[in-house]
Amino acid sequence: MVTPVIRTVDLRSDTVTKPTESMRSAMANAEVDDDVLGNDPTAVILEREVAEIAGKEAAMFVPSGTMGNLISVLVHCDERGSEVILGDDSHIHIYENGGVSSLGGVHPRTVKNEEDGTMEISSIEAAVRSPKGDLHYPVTKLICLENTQANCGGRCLPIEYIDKVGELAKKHGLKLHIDGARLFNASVALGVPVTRIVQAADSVSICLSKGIGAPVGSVIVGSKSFITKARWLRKTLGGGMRQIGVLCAAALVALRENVAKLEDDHKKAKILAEGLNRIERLKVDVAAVETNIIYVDLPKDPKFGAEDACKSLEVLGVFVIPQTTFRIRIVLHHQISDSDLDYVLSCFEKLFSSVPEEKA
Ligand SMILES: Cc1ncc(COP(=O)(O)O)c(C=O)c1O
Ligand SMILES: C[C@@H](O)[C@H](N)C(=O)O
Repeated sequence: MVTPVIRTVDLRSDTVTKPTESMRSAMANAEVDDDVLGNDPTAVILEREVAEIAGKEAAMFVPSGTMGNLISVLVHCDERGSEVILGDDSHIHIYENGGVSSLGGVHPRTVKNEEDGTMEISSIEAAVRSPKGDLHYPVTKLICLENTQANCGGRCLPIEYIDKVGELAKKHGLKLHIDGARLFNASVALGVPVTRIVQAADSVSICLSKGIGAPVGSVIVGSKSFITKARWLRKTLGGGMRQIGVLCAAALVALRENVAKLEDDHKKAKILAEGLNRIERLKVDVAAVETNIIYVDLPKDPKFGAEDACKSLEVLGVFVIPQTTFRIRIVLHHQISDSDLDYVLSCFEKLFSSVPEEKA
């Protein structure tokens, strides 16, 4: 008999949140204008607010974090044969369809991401091409960091580390971009203002549609000259949109109402991680849960791996995604309640508290 689904708990990502009533009201009443022919008034307010939050001269709304990263890399790597140094487990390298290469002609030079989300600084420096310009080599233009580092489990990069990478970039005449899809999570978890975290960066892409729960969009920040070039590239990529105030109005609500909720997301992640780790057949590195992402390591049973477990959890109404063959990713967000946590734990206990019956 199939267990009836008692509730639905969506932990696939922090991108799954639905607009709140206050967001929908703001969207309905947003003041708008054509942002290609001029400036949408609500977009101007949002861009000014995010530029101030990041301590940068200017900002620009983009439809997605993927486009924000792509535009930023392309602005910095504006010569044919440019090379970008980035993490081998970074979102730009793993999940953005190789856009920096396929659309931008930029060559990626990966450096190993350590478990804590950083890349060894000595390895970054070793990856910088000689400025003497050997005929064989591309020209290094940019270093990209990611904070928090999603594929390392939402780990926060320490400020001192980011500053050191910034010094390295300057030493070699390079630019520094930070993929800040979950920058607000890092700021809350570290207890450090966003301005201080990104102080060394020449550009940052900040997602509004992740932990702070806006329905759509990101904002890139940098110098006025950077944003001028970025605005041109956004149009080239088809990202110039018209009355975007409808989206920016929801993003402003997210900024003003939801950053404060991130600390609770992190607390829930810790509680859930501890509960899952108490289930004998599961393993969670609880200390590594710094923000809203949890990795659950399953028994290495070829008959019941992460894909199978996700399917079984889905039948119970719990939605998570496989990270690797025997690892599940869980992402907390502000629309997960305490009772949802209890239900999720009970579902994992149902699946893993005893050795699974031999499949027929
Ligand atoms: C670290 C990171 N960077 C960038 C992105 C891309 O954002 P978007 O999905 O809005 O393109 C994501 C995920 O969505 C992400 O997790
Ligand atoms: C999967 C990835 O692209 C997305 N950024 C997420 O973390 O859900």
